[in-house]
Order: sequence, then C-alpha cells, then structure tokens
Amino acid sequence: MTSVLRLDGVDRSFGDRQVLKDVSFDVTAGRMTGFVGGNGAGKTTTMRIILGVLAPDAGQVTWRGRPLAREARARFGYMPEERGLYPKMTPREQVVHLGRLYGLDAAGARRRTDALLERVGLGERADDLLETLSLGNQQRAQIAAALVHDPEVLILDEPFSGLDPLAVDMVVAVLRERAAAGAPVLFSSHQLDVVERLCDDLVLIAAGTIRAAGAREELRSAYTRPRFSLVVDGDAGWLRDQPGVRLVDLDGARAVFDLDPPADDQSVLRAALARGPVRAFGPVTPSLAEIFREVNQ
Ligand SMILES: Nc1ncnc2c1ncn2[C@@H]1O[C@H](COP(=O)(O)OP(=O)(O)OP(=O)(O)O)[C@@H](O)[C@H]1O
Repeated sequence: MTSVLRLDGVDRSFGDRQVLKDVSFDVTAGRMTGFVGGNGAGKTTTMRIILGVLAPDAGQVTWRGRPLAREARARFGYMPEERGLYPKMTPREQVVHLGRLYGLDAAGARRRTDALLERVGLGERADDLLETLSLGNQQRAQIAAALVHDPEVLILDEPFSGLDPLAVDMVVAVLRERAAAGAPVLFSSHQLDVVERLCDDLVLIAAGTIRAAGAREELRSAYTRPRFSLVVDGDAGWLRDQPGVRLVDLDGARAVFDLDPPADDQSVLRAALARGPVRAFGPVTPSLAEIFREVNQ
C-alpha cells in the first residue's frame, strides 16, 4: 500500500488559538480514508491546508514524496463544507462550467457532465435551476462537480450530510468506484455508521490532535477488549458472582461483560448452560462510535 498524500507535523493557529497540533497522517492510493472528529476538532482546517486554501504555520503536506505544488492540486477534486454552486445555474451548466475551468474542452466537459449527472441520479433534473432542487439533489450536483475533471485524489468535507439513505448508498458506490480506480479518497463525516461501512482507513482527530490513525480493522482490534455478550432465558444477574467477570451492562436476560484473566469465555459459557438455555454468546467488537468516544475522553 502506497501512501501518496502525507501530512507531516502540521500546526495551525487562528490568532492565539492553536487549532491543529502536530497533525500527521497518510492517505493511501486506492483506499477510502474516513476523517472523523467532533465539532471544531479541526477537520475542515486540515482539508483546507491540504487544498492549499490555508497555509500551515509549521509542517508540510507532501504528494508522492514532494511538497504539494499548485499543479498537483489542480488534479484534486474537492467538495468544500460550504457548498459553492451558483443557485441560478442548472446542474448541467454548473458542472460543464467547472469542467471547462479545469481545462476540459467543450465537448469533453459536456460528455463527462452528462455521464456524471446520470450516475448521481440527477439526469432528469439536469436542466432545472439549482435553487429549485432539494438540498439532497444539490448535494448530488456537488458530487458531480467534484468529479468532473476525473481527479487523482478526492477530498470531501461531509459528503453525506443532507443525503437520504438511498442517496448515501449511491454516493458510497461512486466513491468506491473512484477508489477502486486508484484515487485516494479522504472524506470527513459525522455519520459514524457510514464511515464504519465505507472507509478502509481511519483518522480520528480531537481538539486539533490526531488520536488514532490506521486501517479500520487494526484500530478496531487495538480497541477490542476481551468483551463478550450473553443472552439467556432467565435473569443473567448471577454473572456478578462469577470470578473474573466484570459486568459492563446488564439488562435482565442480556449481559455485556469484560473478562479478567484467568477467567475465560468457555468457562462462563459452561456456567450459563448449566443454568439453562443460552440464546446468544459471543465476543463484542467495538463500534466506531465507541472508539470515537474513547479517544475523545
Ligand atoms: N478562519 C478562522 N478563524 C478563526 N477560527 C477558525 C477559523 N476557521 C476555523 N476556526 C476554528 O478552528 C477550530 C477548528 O475548526 P474546523 O472547522 O477545522 O473544525 P471541524 O472539525 O471541521 O468542525 P465541524 O465538524 O464542526 O465542521 C474551530 O474552533 C473553529 O472555530
């Protein structure tokens, strides 16, 4: 796996407030990287530094091992948090216009626009004024706009906000196609369930500091404790008296617990079976939401 975009020791302050502190992470070719953090954590600021809209106070952004230059940035696709479409234009005019700005010829821009608008499900609304479209449809147009020049990298600030579940699935599919074609995709989102489903790699930021970064599964296993869940028929309260069992949650017949050595899962399962039927038993993998809460503590 090749890291193509790298941030190295990036600091940034606004006035006397430092909002990014030693931010370093990699974005890898062909992978989707989810950039996750609470409100004001520094995601947009980081993305704007990657795009060259803001300069870092210290540190650098490198692209394929070299400081990121203007020409390389022209091949980036960016979807800013504050969406920037012209309300009096139609999606078709808007996307063709952006394609031309990126250097496509008129016929190429039109061809690409038609294909993209169809792909994002806006084919039938392509000639309506943007201001008459629902927010979700405007968002679809934004996504087409970010893709019109067939960018080498995609940097997307909250690409799923305002989308209904079907539209989320559509955008997920489009982004996956881009990643499979080799383009690294960095996207921020508050929708942790979507991030969990979509990303290959994760970068977790809190208060301007990177708290965790790496492959999703590695992060998950790093945060996995020997935690189990058990569902029985009766009351699972007897678990309180099992040596080595630390109850995390008990709700009648359902229990979630951690095990301290030397207790092991099989002995707990045997103890449960000795008391009656066991309906479910297994290890609990932490959700991204739980990991997120933990790194924000
Ligand atoms: N131009 C600016 N001037 C002053 N402060 C700023 C500026 N831009 C951002 N900030 C501050 O920097 C911090 C990080 O903001 P940023 O927009 O990067 O966070 P974020 O993670 O994108 O948040 P959200 O998820 O709420 O969009 C915030 O406290 C914000 O108020």
